[in-house]
Amino acid sequence: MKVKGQPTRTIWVEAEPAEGRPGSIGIIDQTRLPHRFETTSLRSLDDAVRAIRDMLVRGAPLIGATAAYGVALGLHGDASDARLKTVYDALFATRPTAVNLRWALDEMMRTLQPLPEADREHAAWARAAEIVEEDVAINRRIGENGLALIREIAAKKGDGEPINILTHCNAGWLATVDWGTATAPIYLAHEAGIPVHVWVDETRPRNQGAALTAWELNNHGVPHHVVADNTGGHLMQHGLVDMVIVGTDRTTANGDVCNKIGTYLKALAAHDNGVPFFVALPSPTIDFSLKSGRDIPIEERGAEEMTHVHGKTESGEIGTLQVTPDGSPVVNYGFDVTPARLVTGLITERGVVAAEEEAIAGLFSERRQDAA
Ligand SMILES: CSC[C@H]1O[C@H](OP(=O)(O)O)[C@H](O)[C@@H]1O
Repeated sequence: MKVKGQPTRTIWVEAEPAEGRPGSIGIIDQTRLPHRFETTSLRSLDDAVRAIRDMLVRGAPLIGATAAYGVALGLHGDASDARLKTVYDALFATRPTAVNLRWALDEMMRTLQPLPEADREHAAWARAAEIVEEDVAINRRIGENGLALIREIAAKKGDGEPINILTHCNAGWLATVDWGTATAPIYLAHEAGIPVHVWVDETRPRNQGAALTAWELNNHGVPHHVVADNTGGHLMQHGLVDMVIVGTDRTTANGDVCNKIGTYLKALAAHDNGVPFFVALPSPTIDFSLKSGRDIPIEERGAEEMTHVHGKTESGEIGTLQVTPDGSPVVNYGFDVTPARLVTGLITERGVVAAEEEAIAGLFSERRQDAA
């Protein structure tokens, strides 16, 4: 999407590899947002591993795209079977929950393993580039399918009334290569002149909502308010939310949705107040090998994300503050699972579908071989 009026993506090729020189991938360093817009270069497997593990890049589709290029970078100088396994294992170990990581790595292995070693590095760069473009196209289609839902609500609300959409964490273009998943319908509605307004859950502890979604919407001119995570239920009780759209890091074959911690609580509040709860779901985020969300590995991240906050001081410096007492232990679960029964619908690139096993399998019948 646009940054200071310029079309921008979260990841791009700076240079393809040449004899004796590795390629280079550019990324936005999302740990510096919202107060600093900084980019950095990935030139090795270790660079890609660090970028995913330390969340310079994050968001399920972008993790997958970065891992795909991480494989390409990792094969420079050695494209042997042993190296392929080393590269796969190093990237797979970065973060456990977003299934796009495994999906992208498996895609790369499917492409590279049958090839002679001499052809693998070039083929890896080509497949990674395809995965990037596929993500952009998928998200654009999710946007179009979600826009139809927003239009339905707009028609019921009457002219000029804002459509209030609550979202959690960042499932925006910063979580993907472009467009985002949950935000794609919002951007398309805004561009179509539909008066949308977004309630942005700050999303403790890393504040991906306050720091990333708000930054995106600011840059795109979309009206929004940042709210504390615990505000959503009150808003829904008072008729101030017309729909919820969130992203997902892994959705299982039965429609259970794993997403950033706190999503489940929003789904409960939406269910209790009759607010439609939609999940924007690109197909690489579907894990057909799992029958239930209970089997999804839930990442636990470090205590520092809970005990400290990062932000801009009065003097404009970027600083860190401790917000918990010395010695108070914390627990930092990164994700939770919303059962399919609380999901109104899944907005995929092939249409909006019920969060039910048969409906999902019917839309993506070619993925049946992945089923458990
Ligand atoms: C479109 S995937 C977005 C998804 O990823 C985020 O997790 P993280 O920032 O930890 O990578 C969050 O769960 C978003 O909903």
